[in-house]
Amino acid sequence: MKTTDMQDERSRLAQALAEAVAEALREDLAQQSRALLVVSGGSTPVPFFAALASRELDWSRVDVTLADERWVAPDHQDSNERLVRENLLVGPAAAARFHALTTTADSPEAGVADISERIAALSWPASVVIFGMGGDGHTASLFPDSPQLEEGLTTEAVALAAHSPSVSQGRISLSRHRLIQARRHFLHIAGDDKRAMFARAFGGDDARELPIRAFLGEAIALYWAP
Ligand SMILES: O=C1O[C@H](COP(=O)(O)O)[C@@H](O)[C@H](O)[C@H]1O
Repeated sequence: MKTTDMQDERSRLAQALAEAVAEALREDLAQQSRALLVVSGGSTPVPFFAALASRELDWSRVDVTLADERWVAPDHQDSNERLVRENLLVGPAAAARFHALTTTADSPEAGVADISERIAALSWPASVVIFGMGGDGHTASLFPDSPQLEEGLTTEAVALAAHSPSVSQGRISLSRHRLIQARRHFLHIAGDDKRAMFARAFGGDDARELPIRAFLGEAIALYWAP
């Protein structure tokens, strides 16, 4: 497939996902005073953020947070918060309230209690969680090789500090328990490698091997493009 065709496909996918998410938020805002949107970081969501940011809805009643974050300053190039601020919280969506998964503490372990308190105070259950997935089957910051994976899959806490030998920075991840409570789940992935990984994950049930499996037992809408 030509690069331009691939970009077109990904852009169409981003528009379709943005419409579905905007509709879900409008639906919930018609029934409740605030709605919570949980997004993922990484490279895949950038066109989706741009597409969603321009949708008309009452963004002033929307809370936005992340499924996971790297323990870096909010202006660091690897910061998911920076990604969201630059690509989603612009245009009409700038009226939404963003809730960060970092503090000024030295480590995710030192910051996780404050973050959990901050995030627990939002209007749960979330209207929407949009998951991403890494090439190793990780989602949020629940990595297959993480010493904290078991905790992430089983704790009833809101969030946890997580590390993985495959990534350099410490992370904060929302727990499976918290993410699974959302009213709607979407999985947004792109590329043949991710499709193959999804097929492998779908064909088994051990979430310790491929953490994305911890969410495939629920209704989850798959948004994939080449
Ligand atoms: O590290 C992360 O990776 C995954 C997938 O990212 P992508 O660049 O392959 O789209 C993402 O879902 C997660 O939030 C992020 O922190």
